[in-house]
Amino acid sequence: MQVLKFGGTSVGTAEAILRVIDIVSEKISKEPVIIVVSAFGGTTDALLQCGSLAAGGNELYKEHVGHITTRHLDAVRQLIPVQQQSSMLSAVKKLCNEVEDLCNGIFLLGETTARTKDKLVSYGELISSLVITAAFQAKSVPATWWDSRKLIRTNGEFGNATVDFALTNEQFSLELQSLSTPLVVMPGFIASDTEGITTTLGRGGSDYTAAIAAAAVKASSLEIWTDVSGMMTADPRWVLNARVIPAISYQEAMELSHFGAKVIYPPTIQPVMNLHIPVWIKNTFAPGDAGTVIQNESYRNGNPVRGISSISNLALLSLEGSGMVGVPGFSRRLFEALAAHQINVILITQGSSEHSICVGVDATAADKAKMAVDAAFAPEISLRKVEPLIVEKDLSIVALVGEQMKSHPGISGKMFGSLGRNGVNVRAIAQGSSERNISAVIATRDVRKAINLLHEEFFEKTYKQINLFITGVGNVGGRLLQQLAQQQQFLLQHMRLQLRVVGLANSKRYLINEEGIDLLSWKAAMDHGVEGNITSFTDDIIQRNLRNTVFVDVTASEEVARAYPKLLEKSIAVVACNKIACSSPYSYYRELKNKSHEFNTSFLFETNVGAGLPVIGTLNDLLKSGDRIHSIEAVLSGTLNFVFNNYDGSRPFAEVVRQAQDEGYTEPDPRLDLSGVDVMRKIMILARETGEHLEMESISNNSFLPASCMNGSVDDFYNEMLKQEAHFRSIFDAAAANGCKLKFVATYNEGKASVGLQQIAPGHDLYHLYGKDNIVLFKTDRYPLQPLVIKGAGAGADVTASGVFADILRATLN
Ligand SMILES: NC(=O)C1=CN([C@@H]2O[C@H](COP(=O)(O)OP(=O)(O)OC[C@H]3O[C@@H](n4cnc5c(N)ncnc54)[C@H](OP(=O)(O)O)[C@@H]3O)[C@@H](O)[C@H]2O)C=CC1
Ligand SMILES: N[C@@H](CC=O)C(=O)O
Repeated sequence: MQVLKFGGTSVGTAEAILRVIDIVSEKISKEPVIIVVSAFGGTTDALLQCGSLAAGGNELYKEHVGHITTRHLDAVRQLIPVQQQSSMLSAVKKLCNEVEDLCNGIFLLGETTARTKDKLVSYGELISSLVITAAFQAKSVPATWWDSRKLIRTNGEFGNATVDFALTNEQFSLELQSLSTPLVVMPGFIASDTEGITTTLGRGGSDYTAAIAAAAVKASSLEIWTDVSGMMTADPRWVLNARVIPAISYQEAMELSHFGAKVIYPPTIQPVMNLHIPVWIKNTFAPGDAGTVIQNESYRNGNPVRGISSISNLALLSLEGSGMVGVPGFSRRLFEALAAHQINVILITQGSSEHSICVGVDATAADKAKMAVDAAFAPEISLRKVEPLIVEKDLSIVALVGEQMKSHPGISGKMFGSLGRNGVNVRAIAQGSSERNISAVIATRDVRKAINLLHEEFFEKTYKQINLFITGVGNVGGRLLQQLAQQQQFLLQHMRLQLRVVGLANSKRYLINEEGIDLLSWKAAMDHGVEGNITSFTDDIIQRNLRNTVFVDVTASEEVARAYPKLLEKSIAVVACNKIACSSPYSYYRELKNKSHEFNTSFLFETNVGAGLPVIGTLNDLLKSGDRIHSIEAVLSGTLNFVFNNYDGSRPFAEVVRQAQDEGYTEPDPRLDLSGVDVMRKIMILARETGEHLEMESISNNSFLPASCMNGSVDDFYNEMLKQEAHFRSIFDAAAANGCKLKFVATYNEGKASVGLQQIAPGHDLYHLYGKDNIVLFKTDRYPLQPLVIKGAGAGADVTASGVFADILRATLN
């Protein structure tokens, strides 16, 4: 014999019931079947509402009873041919009249009891099971209706009665003896106590009814037919890539259902588990789907984690105090105080110091718990041996479930590492010695992020999703977006990275799309972005709380550089080609570095020196491996190198500078390049990376630019350079007369840095440096005579964007 249970949505309409008839008809051709049905979807709530309206003296309950009646009569009319309808129509009408009578009674009394409520809601399953039995019979499927109230015997705890299995099993055996049809239909959820008074088995209790029946008749299997295709690896409303678990053990299923996986009512497993009856979760609306089988063994598929679940609305209660250490009985008194007020403890942790004990309870019980515990420990609290109970709310539990976790080291390491890297603060941890469940208590606002992270870590070997927020979509930012668009598929296939640009901002507006902005049409989409500034953009980023988030600064804005701390504090990685942060006062540079360590996230700015050249990375590799820097000599301005490589007096100096700007080598404000400030910033950043506390004021700048060029606007700057052409020409001629080239050189030696224009003679390391190239020469303990040389294009949108891209990838691998 098989037992099948159909839930409220599976029997919610006449059409759905016809589908149930098809499914069951096929089954009974093979073996006899008991089906357990819920009330038509929504009926239980509707009945409860009638009761509370009536209890509140509101006559609207009559109208609601009317709707319930009409719905069921309509179902009879749709499912049963006209000539056979009358007896079922009058049976339904009679039961609905009883509902109304009951509500009339409640209305007169002005109150409901748990017992009356059980009676009231029982009509949902009673009517549905009778209508469905008649529907089978109308389709010529012989079916017997069994009254669950006569079969399932419970105590008198209305609303959540406890089953007397011995008596129940006996009743089933008796009933089976006289069974003459291949099909039995039973109402779920309802039962009765020893005096025959109607009781219920708790919300969701129809699953339980089916399990009780399956155990009583020793069914070959129990099938729970619902509106999803099985138990999922995580809640699909939160995790897009959640998938059906093909097979799961009883223990794992109990853990997952306890932790909020709504597919199965938690107590359902118990009756069938001892008899090793397999339980299938199947989808009434997609009967061809394989579903999930819940069975005795935990199957091995190489993944020790079977699913991820969560419980929301948790409060953490901490009892702390020096007076607790080594004194037996504190835990007992705590739990007794909670139990005396019917407060269910969901999670317990206690540090081995015994200085505190911490329990998780439903947040709705937190205030009651505080009063109870503070009262229980009043003597110790008054003596300051114990602190008043500390209550923290807005918390949730996320849990990994899997029987094989116990034999796999490193699962919790991976779990907490992944949460930590993403700024999810773990408030408490619990892992039973069965190691079937690892639970972490976190802020409720982090749950979606945490579940997605854990799902990615344990189930999505296919890819890791990276959420990018890019500020600055000009010369370099625009090119970065092109490169990202071009590489997206490659990264997915070869690095299993799904790089999604989720946010874009310029100085006036920003655009956010959590599904990922289309990188081929971002410009048009930006026009429809919201008006905002860096504060609103970064607030929005933080509020969204997405996992694996990288903020990319491709502006030259101080305001944007000031936003990094609040992002790093949320463990959001920062990648910047904007040099302002690292060349601000040393204290700010240090603060950012410290925050990146403290919050375990990346702060990367390789492109601050040498654009796409690996300058900072190389320097750090040398230092980390124990080398010591003696000196740095470098040409660090792509713009100035380009200008002096292309200026020979045949066209105005200003025109060559303009060309450098047009080709994208200069800063947004080219005066920073021509004045040498950009180079000062770069050599200072390199010196700081070696550990030197250098400030801009202590760098000497032998500038070649007449001071008058720095007055006024950028247009004024170009005009003034035209006027100063003779000055530039004379510098060039002097160098040429010596057979030298002009190079704007930065040096760092013995803690001192300087920048300035120099005549470089043939044979010098810096002489053969063409186009917009940069060169950096490191002399170190290991490179004392011949320096380590890094050379190549040091400016331009393409190379800079690729350097930023590389930093983004580094940040994602953190
Ligand atoms: N060019 C190169 O070779 C290299 C450049 N860099 C650095 O790259 C950075 C970008 O340079 P580049 O692309 O040429 O600059 P652009 O002027 O072309 O683009 C700057 C972008 O930043 C945006 N922006 C400016 N202020 C803000 C703000 N407060 N909030 C949000 N967005 C803002 C601008 O928006 P809007 O249009 O609205 O003003 C624009 O989209 C600079 O810091 C530069 O030092 C680093 C290494 C090499
Ligand atoms: N404007 C800069 C670009 C890179 O930082 C330069 O010219 O070097």
